[in-house]
Amino acid sequence: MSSGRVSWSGSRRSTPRDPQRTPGAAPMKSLEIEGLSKRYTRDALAVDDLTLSLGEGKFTTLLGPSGCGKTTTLRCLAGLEVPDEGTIRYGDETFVDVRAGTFAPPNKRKLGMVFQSYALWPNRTVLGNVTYPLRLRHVRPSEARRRALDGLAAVGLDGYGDRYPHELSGGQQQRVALARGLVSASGLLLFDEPLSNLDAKLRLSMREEIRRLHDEYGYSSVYVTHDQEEALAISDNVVVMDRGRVQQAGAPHEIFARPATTWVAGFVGFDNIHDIGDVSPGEGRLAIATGGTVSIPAGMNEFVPGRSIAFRGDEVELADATHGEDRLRMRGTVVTSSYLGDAYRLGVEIAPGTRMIASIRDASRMQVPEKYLGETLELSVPMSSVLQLGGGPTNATTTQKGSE
Ligand SMILES: Nc1ncnc2c1ncn2[C@@H]1O[C@H](COP(=O)(O)OP(=O)(O)OP(=O)(O)O)[C@@H](O)[C@H]1O
Repeated sequence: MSSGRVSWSGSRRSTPRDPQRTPGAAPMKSLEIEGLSKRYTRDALAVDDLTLSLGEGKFTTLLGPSGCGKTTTLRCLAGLEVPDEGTIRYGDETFVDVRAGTFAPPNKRKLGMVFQSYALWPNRTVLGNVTYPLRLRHVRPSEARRRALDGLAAVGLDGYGDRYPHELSGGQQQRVALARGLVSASGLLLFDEPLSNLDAKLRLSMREEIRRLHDEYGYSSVYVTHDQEEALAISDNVVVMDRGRVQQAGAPHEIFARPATTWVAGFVGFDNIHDIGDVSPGEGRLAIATGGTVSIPAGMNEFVPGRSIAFRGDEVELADATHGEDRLRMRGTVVTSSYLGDAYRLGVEIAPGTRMIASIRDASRMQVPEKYLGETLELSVPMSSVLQLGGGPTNATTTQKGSE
């Protein structure tokens, strides 16, 4: 998957703004990235042979841990970095073709960009900030003003045009940056961690707002974040990156429920990932390579020694007589316990060296320090929540149990 071609057609319906009312909106085009590489130092590639096809009008998020190359990819799209290899095309325009020596400077790409730091000019008014990129492109002042006022209205800042950035809250400043991105784009909008400086509540409402505006303007958006929940909530498509390469790309539910590798599974919150040892289907026993065994339904013969099982801690329950047969079961001693409000997150040792994570719902909602600690618990997980994964970060073969 890492260097293969990745393309998609997302599922969310867009309701584009009327182009007559939004002069910034242009016919939609797809963004094609082919073999993109960028090296800052001799020994490490920040972006390593990246190939992506980003569908028209889609909201695509580059998701990955710090240093995986998300921002570098975005900066190459914006023309703020010169790649060492590859091509970037947007519709019939070539932004970059390294071999042909083509490099369109940022102002020729006519895209909007929204940064984490807002990047507002402190000595310009709100209106001045929003019109500035249009003036650089020689848009007539009356037209620039009309588009800026339209953008400010779209982000809920009607009447704020004469204020200066220091007279606004952080959330309002980010809205100005968003309005500027919206009016200066002619179809392609880039976001670099735009919500990182906002508090948790504002982050939630702003991400909904960003998605609404993306739909309303009918743009194609590329969004960078390291926040898994944000990526899943806002996107049509998510590209999971690690060490400059694509690890998996797909719709949010695919990434969440069907991670292709143990690395992606770990990144999207599968807290139990264990290598499989011997399997005895007849006895319904599966050994964990690091020690201990779990029970599986008798006769189940799909599990392969050397691969891994993976499941989320919040899919684990205290075993109950009402539970059916189609479950993975295990028994162990609670060695860690943390209170989470409506659940306890437990570390349960099924053998020395093999610890399972279980988030057990607890209706009492009372914080009892170290509840469950030292107890021996019987736990079970529906087989439909247990994945079998192929192993290393570039091995994308996945065998899945159940029908998530
Ligand atoms: N200007 C630079 N000079 C040298 N190395 C750089 C430069 N910019 C980025 N890098 C390196 O390139 C790699 C990718 O960085 P990049 O900023 O693209 O990652 P990221 O995924 O956006 O990380 P973060 O989420 O922390 O912003 C990192 O190893 C980083 O240290």
